[in-house]
Order: sequence, then structure tokens, then C-alpha cells
Amino acid sequence: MKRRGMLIVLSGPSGVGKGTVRKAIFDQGANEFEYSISMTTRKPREGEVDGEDYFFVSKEEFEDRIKNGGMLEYAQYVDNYYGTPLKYVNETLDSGKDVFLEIEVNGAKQVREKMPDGVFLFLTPPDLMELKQRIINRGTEDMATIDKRMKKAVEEIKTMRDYDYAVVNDDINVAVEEIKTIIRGEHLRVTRVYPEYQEMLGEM
Ligand SMILES: Nc1nc2c(ncn2[C@@H]2O[C@H](COP(=O)(O)OP(=O)(O)O)[C@@H](O)[C@H]2O)c(=O)[nH]1
Ligand SMILES: Nc1ncnc2c1ncn2[C@@H]1O[C@H](COP(=O)(O)OP(=O)(O)O)[C@@H](O)[C@H]1O
Repeated sequence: MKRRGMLIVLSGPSGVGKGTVRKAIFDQGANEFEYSISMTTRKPREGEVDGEDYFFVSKEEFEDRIKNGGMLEYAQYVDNYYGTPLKYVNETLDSGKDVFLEIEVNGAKQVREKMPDGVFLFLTPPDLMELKQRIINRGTEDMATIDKRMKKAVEEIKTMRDYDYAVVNDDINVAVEEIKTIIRGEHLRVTRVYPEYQEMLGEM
């Protein structure tokens, strides 16, 4: 029987660099896993594409989806809904491919209850000042929203212990390498990944 894919969940406060890290991992070795595109009621930012960054929907559409059991998880974050469509995740895992979710902590908790075999990663900033600076530099949120997100960040960081791994995103290249190593290690169930193992055990 074909091995079911592995679910990889990445959480962490807004602005820590989840999107940047995820894109770097995908750019370096696509096809290793599939990214699950979330649904949200948030308005698209400049440059964001519907069906690529998110499925952008109305509050009514989102609530219908919840009622119909179409969400693996969902949460209200600051002023909007965010959630993971269930069908895509199940079908992709069934096909043997890994699925990568980038979601906030309440959603991750729901996924952990439903799919405890997943690998749960928390990306954490070196410190809160640096986190705030990154959100400001990104230039996508006004100051009131930034303050709300910073308050959330403190609560989110407190849940770090619930994760299998916490990775510090100080140097982006180091964080990316650490996450890739964790994923490879989880596949093989070994504590260190030598190239020979990869050859002996085949596809990871
Ligand atoms: N629970 C849940 N959270 C999500 C989902 N998609 C995105 N998020 C999280 O919602 C929060 C806000 O996302 P967004 O407005 O795009 O801001 P950004 O992550 O700072 O770029 C972030 O913590 C995201 O990781 C989802 O499908 N479910
Ligand atoms: N290791 C890092 N060092 C410095 N800046 C970073 C680092 N990782 C990400 N950033 C920057 O921080 C900002 C927030 O990153 P982003 O990926 O949008 O975060 P998130 O998806 O977690 O909200 C972006 O402007 C990004 O370029």
C-alpha cells in the first residue's frame, strides 16, 4: 500500500517570516510537498493573487464552508477568518504527497487533535522588537493592526511548548536548513541525516 503523505504544520507570530521561509523551502526543492492554500475573509494585499496566496472569500462564503464541514480547521485572527479547506489536504495526503500548512496557533491546535501524526513546527523571532520591526518593514499593515498583531504574538509565543520543534528565525538561511533537516529526519525517523541513508532508503 502506498504510504500516506506527511502533514507539516508551520505556525508562528505574524511577521516572523513564515511566508518567506516557506517560499525559500519551495524554491529550493519543489515537489517535495504541496502547499495548502488557505481561505480567508481578509482583503488581498497589493500583489496578492486569489487562488495563489489565499482564496479570498466573503464572511458568508466562509461561514457556509464551516457549516458544510469543509474546513479541516479555522480560526478568527485579529479581525478576520482564516481556514484550511479539508478536501485538498485529504486528497493530497492520500496520493502519498506531503502537505505543508502555514497557520496560526489555534488552527494548529485543532489540527493536532485531528491529525496527531503531523509534524508541528513553531517559527519564533529572536525577540519582540525585531518582530515588530519586520512587520513595520513589510509595510502591509497600519499601526493599529500592528499593535493588535504584537499583542497576539505574545500569546502565540507562549504556546511554543506544544510544538514538536521550535525554530528561531534569526538568519533566514539557517532557519530554512533547520526546517529541511527536521522534515527529512521525520521521514527517516533518524536523528541525523547522512547522504548514504538517503541512497539506501530511497525517496524521502
Ligand atoms: N488557523 C489558520 N490560520 C491561518 C491560515 N492561513 C493563514 N493563517 C494565519 O493567519 C495569520 C494572519 O495571516 P495574514 O493576514 O496573511 O498575515 P501574515 O501571516 O502576517 O502575512 C497568520 O498567523 C497566518 O499564519 C489558515 O488556514 N488557518
Ligand atoms: N530572518 C529574517 N531576517 C530579517 N528579515 C526577515 C527574516 N525573515 C523574514 N524577514 C522579513 O520579515 C517580514 C515578514 O516576513 P513574512 O514572511 O511576511 O512573515 P509571516 O509570513 O510570518 O507574517 C518580511 O518583510 C520579510 O522579508
